[in-house]
Order: sequence, then C-alpha cells, then structure tokens
Amino acid sequence: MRSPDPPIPSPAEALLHSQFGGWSTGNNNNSSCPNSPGGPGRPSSPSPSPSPSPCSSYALTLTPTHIHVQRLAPRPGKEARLILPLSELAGCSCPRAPAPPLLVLYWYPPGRRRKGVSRRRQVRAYLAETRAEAERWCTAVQCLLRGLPISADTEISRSLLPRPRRLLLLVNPFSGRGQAMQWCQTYILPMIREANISYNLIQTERQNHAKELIKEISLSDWDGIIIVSGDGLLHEVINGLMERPDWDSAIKVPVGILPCGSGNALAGSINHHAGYDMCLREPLLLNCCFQLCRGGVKPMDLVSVTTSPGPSQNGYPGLPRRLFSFLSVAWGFVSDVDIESERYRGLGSARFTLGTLVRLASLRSYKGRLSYLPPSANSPDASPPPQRRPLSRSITEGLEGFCRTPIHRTCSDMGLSEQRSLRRVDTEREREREMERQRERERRRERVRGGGTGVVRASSLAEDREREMEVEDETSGTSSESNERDDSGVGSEDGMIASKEEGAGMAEEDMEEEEMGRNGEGGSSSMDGVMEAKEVEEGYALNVGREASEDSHGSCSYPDHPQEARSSLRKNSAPSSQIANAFFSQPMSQESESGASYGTEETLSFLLQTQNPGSEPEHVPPQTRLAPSPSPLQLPTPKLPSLSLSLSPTPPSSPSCASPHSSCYLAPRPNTPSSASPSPSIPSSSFTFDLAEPAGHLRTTPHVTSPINSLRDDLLPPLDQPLPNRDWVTIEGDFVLVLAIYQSHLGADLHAAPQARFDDGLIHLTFVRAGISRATLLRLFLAMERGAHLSLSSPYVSHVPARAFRLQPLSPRGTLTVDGELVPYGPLQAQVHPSMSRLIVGDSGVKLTRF
Ligand SMILES: Nc1ncnc2c1ncn2[C@@H]1O[C@H](COP(=O)(O)OP(=O)(O)OP(=O)(O)O)[C@@H](O)[C@H]1O
Repeated sequence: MRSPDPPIPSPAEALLHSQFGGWSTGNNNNSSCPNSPGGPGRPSSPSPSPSPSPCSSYALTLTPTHIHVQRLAPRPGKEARLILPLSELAGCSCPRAPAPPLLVLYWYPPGRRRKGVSRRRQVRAYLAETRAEAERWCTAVQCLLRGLPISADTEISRSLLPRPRRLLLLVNPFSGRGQAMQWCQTYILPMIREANISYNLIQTERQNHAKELIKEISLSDWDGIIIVSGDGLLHEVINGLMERPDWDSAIKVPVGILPCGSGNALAGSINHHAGYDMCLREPLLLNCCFQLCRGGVKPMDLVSVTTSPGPSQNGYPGLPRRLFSFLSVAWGFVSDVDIESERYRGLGSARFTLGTLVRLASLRSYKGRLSYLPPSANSPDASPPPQRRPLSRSITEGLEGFCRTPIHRTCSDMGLSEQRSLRRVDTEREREREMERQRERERRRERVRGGGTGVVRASSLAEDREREMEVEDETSGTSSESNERDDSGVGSEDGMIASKEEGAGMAEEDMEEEEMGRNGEGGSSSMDGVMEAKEVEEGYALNVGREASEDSHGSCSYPDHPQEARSSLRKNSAPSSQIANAFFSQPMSQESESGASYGTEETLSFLLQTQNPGSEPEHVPPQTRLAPSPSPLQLPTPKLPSLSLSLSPTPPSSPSCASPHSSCYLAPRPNTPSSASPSPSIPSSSFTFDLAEPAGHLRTTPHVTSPINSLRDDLLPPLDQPLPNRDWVTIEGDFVLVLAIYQSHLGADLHAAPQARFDDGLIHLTFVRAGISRATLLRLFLAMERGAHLSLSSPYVSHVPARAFRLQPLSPRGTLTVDGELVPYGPLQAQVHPSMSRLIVGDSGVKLTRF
C-alpha cells in the first residue's frame, strides 16, 4: 500500500521547518504515550511517565504530503530519518498548558497481519521550543488533513481551521457478538478524538429505535451519521432518512459504518475499495475507523425495493411496502443461511460458514420467475463484463515452490482444487488421462459438428460423457462419481462428502465444463447440462434436494459437546477453505453411504476437528447458548421428493452459453413477443414469459405504501402489472438462489460482486439454478472469499448486471431478505437509483469530496 519514500524535501517544498526536542514515551515505538486528547482514561496532557529526552533533537519538515523527521542528536545520519505520510495520520494535537508544548502525531501505518493488512496505532511526540510553535505546527498539519491548501507564505493560525466535524454515532450494543460498546471504548472513540472530531454517541435500545431517531433529529447539526453496528442498523438509518419529509436533502447527509456486526458487508466493501486486504473483526474495524477519520465521501447508489404486503393489521389488508436498500436482495440459499444462522450469532462471522454448510446438507430449490432490465448499451452505467481471471494467475497462487511442472488445467482457481492438486503426485498418469480426455473431446466435437437439435445433441453428448467417464474410470482405477450424480439420484450412494480422490475428480469435471464452454459447446455439453438434457428428453424428473414446499425448516441440533463446538468455531477468522477441506476429506459416514444427506452433527464434528481442538471454551452471550440436546438431532432423513427441473438445456444457438464472461448460461432471452414463443427444440415448460399466479400475498394491487411518493421508480410498473415487453429478460424455473447485490461484498469475507462500485448505477444479479451439485455450490462460496467465483464455469450459475428486476416466487414458502432483514414473502421488485446517498469511505485512491 505504501509508495516508496519520497526524497529529502527541497526548501521550496517545505511548508514548515523547525527543530524539536525528543520526547520519550516509555517504549521503543513511541506508541504508548502521549494518549489521545481528552476523553475518559485519555488525559489531555501526557501522562507523567513520559519525559523529555534531553539529549535527542530532531529537525521536522512539513511538506504538502509528508512530515520528514531527521534525528540530529544523538546519531544524525541517513538511517535516523523517518517519513510520516500525511495519508497515514489520523490527526495531531497540541496538549493545553500546563502540559509541555508538544506536537503529538497519531500515526496509523499499515502493518501486515496474519490475515490482511491493517492499521496499527503509533504515537509520535516532539517537544517544541514554545507553545506557539507547537500550535503552529499542529494547525498546519490539521489544515492539510482537512484538505485546506496552505503554502509556505500562509500565515498559520487557528482561524484557518474549520470547526471540528460532528458525528452522530449510533451504536447497537447487541450487534454481532455484543462487543460494540467495548470496541467503542478501546478503538473507536480514541481514534475519533485523535482526529479532532466531535461526536455524540447514542446506544439503540430496540429495533427501529435508530429509524425513529433519524426521522426526528435536526440533521443540520451533524456532518455525518455513523453506524457502529452491522448492516441492519444502517438499513434502518437509510430508511429513516428516506421517510422524512425532507428526504431528498436528508439522504445526502454522509453516512458511515464502523463494523461490529457479524456480516459487515458494507464495511468489507469500504475496506476493499480503500485498498486493504480482506480482514475481519478488529483489523477491519481499525481500517474502517481510520478511513472514517480521513473523511472522504463518495456517492452511493440506493435501490428502491417494493415488497409484497405484510400481514393484515386490524382487519385491514396489508399494503405493498416500499423500502430502500444499500446492499442486497436475497432469495433462496443466501437468505435462508442469513436467517437460519441467526441462532449461531455468538460465532460472529463464522455463523455464515456454519449456516452455509448446514443448508448445503439439505439443499432446497424454489420455483420462481426472475425478470430483469439489463443496462442499456449506451448507458454510461453499463460496465463491461467482468474480466475473467486468467487461469494461469490463479493456478500459480499458492503453488509457487510446490510445482514446477505445468499444472493441469483441471486445477481451477478454487481453493479446494488447488489444495487437491497439491496432493497429486502422479503427474505421468495425470498427463495420460488428459491426453485420453483430449482425444475423447476431439471425437465428440467431430460428432457434434454433424448437427442435430439441442436436445438430441445434448443427449448424444451425455452418452459421450458417460463413455468418457468410463475411460476415466479405467485409467484412474478409481470411481470418480460426479457431484451432479450424487445430487441427482434419489438416495444416492455418494452422499455429500467425497474422498480426496473423488474431490479431485470433481474438480476435473468442473474444468471439463469450463473447457467445453470455451469450445462453444455451452452449458448443455457439461456434465450438468447433459444429465439435465437427458432427463428432460426421457421425461424424468431430476432430484436435486428437497423441494421447498415439502421441506419444513429442518430442525437442527448440536453435538453432545456444544461448548467445544463453540470454542472451536469462535475462531471466526472464517478459515472456510480449511473447513471445506475437512469437509471433503472426511471419510464417508454410514449415513452418507446409505444415501441420506448430512446432518449438523457431522458438520460440527468436522469443524471441531479443523479448529483448535484443545482450546478452552470462551464466554458466549446468553442468547447464543446452545443447550445440549438429549440426543444429537439429525437433520430429518430426507424424503427426497422429486424436483422437476423445468429449465431446458441451453439452446445451442444461444450466444450466452458460450460467453466466458457473463456466465449467462441460462440463455435469458429478451421479453419480446417474438421471443416469448418457445423454440420448437425447447420443452414448452421452459422460459415462459406469461405472468403466472405468484406465491405470497399479492393478488391485486393496492397502492404501495410509500412514505416517499415523489421518488418514482420510472423503470417499473406497479407490482401487480405485467412488465413491459421491451428490453426486459425473464427466466422461469427452479432456483437455488437469487442474489441481487450492489456492493462488492456480501460479508466482510465474501467478495460477491468484485466488479461492483458504490456508484456504478447497477444491480449485480447472481442466480443459481436447481441442478447444481452441493460440491459446486460450496466451491462457489469458497471462491467468493477471493472474488474468484466469476471464473467458476458452471452452467447453473449466472451473473448479469441490471438496472431493475422483479422476482416472483412461485413456491409457496421461502425467505426473502433486503439488506439481510426479512421482508414479506411474495413478489418483489427493485430499481436502482444511482448516487442517491453519500457514504464516508476515506480517501484511498478515490476522487472524493470531504465532509
Ligand atoms: N438495542 C437493540 N436491541 C435489539 N435489537 C436492536 C437494537 N438495536 C438495533 N437492533 C436491531 O438489530 C438488528 C441487527 O442489527 P445489526 O444488523 O446492526 O447487527 P448484526 O445483525 O449483528 O450485523 P450484520 O447485519 O452485519 O450481520 C437490526 O435490525 C436492528 O434494528
């Protein structure tokens, strides 16, 4: 992150140049004292222990970008030079008399941590000859930090400085693991004081407290509203601002977030855009707090969401609700995990890892219809399709020094595959297998060139694929059953957990899909597509899990030793790849061999094995205490009713199926009258565009209860009316998940939309069709940690940008969330409103205005 040290400043560059005495702070890095200005436990004058260092003296030079510190005594010389970039200073102070005339600099250089780069606090103090000199320096540095231009000729006086910024801090003491107040005392308030920011801190007392407050306060009193919590509280604040009569000016008040929740998606995005590596917990908080103190503001898009009516109240039918979202709308897997993992709240961000594994074990799919409006071609917002990460790059990650031979392309850029590939030693055999596969591919391509309809072609590819698998089996001598098989067969023998070798086989198959996609054979030529096409052709139903309507929310329980589970899981630095690795390397249990899906017990037990087995359990907040159940509950033995997969194979003519960029494997087609008639080669149940009766409450349309009638969703008709034919694309079928996200991160460690910017005017839609295997879905989420999931080539996964969308669940039950908060289940639509709000992001590498 740091640029090379600048040369010694020339006299022309120098704004100030003075000689200071040293001030010993009692430790080497000069970091313990003097303390932050003001505040409890932080005296305004240095504590008595530090003292002048009589023998040391320094020459300080201030330039517009740096403070150069040259030690003059006792050892002058080049090595005694320190350069403090102003961009790494949170602030400075000059303690009032009777304290000595000190210039105190609060320096937060980036330091390497085990996981990512994070700021560390250092305090430097220099003793000026006079108080006036110390104050002159302090004022000059503060002017530069506030972005006020000064020159060597400027008469430096305190009158140059604008009033200190005033922030309203709203703290949810129960967010995340309930540490928000403690972190305020330890990290947040000290740094905010150091940055010379005034603040008022309010603890929220209940749900919607923040919203009520925001609707009533005088906003002109504040330069920013800062949420010290998770994303849920910011959702309240944004909606509180939008429900004010003066919403259009209120929403322009800069908002910021200091992450104390469990997901911390927006904080993850700020951290990422500021140039830091992914990090969690205190390091993330320090980075975000530092960025906040720097004070840069960027426009941020908001998405207006119209949901179905809530339950009727006092005999009156509910009305559709309108709310504003800054983060995401989720349906299916993501919202299920979000809501169901609430019970593991005490685990911090690891609750999502656990929730993901539990939900994977009983994967559901939901029928529904997704329509979206792509960005117009000439729209300035239309961003180019995301670059696929070059395969070579991801392959070399983590492999340097391990493998010198060229790595087979079956090493995807997924962590799991990489790790598996490291275990492989028999490169000769691998090469032979690859050559055999290559020959098979060639033969297949020859046949495909012979033509035929999509289905017929897919079917013949299925036969090819089967033959290919036989060849693989022969050459490898091991069974490399596909994940898709494991998922698709009723009572499949494979279960969820594959052996290491099987895992490697799975990776190969995925790469196989990728390979075929690149060769223009599209999704239908993949293993998944093949099976699907074959089943469709033969009139079979494909079983991919349990249908939502039949699956009650699985009752889960915990192992006999929940304390152990908690203590091990508490290390919530989310070592998901480690977890997943254990997941895959578990021996098959009795249960899995007999075909049942995995339960929570297995999930927890492998987590236990991967994380700190010997550690003592920590204190867990009462609400998260997990009562040991008399006997460990299993997830109900799956009845595995058939799920009919109504989506057809991707038509061969579809350009999207060959696109390596957008992964639009579903062949979404424009909602034009001509395209609405199904192609003869596609089963008529697929991709229908008529409006079916939606699930949920909405049948006829009441007016939307919008607090803000003046902000129109100009791209959307009312929720009960058909969408315009022009430009819209509709996809109908069975989905595992639909995620609409407008920030780069879905959680601090989930880089869900790497291409997203705060103000790109886009909704980034990801949808996953039923039929995806659990293993592929798991790999998708693991790759998401690094934002590498866009490279995951699966015909079941699509990523598309949009300006608006409508979601019509057709399954009677499910969960829908907006910014992680539950909303009424039923049809929902949303439209982006570019740059509506303002977000405090700091000043790293972005053009911004200061608040
Ligand atoms: N004092 C309080 N008591 C109970 N609930 C509160 C209180 N203050 C706020 N809330 C509610 O708690 C919900 C969750 O808060 P928040 O999102 O900030 O934390 P989180 O869920 O831990 O974080 P994340 O969303 O990152 O997972 C919000 O919907 C908010 O309305």
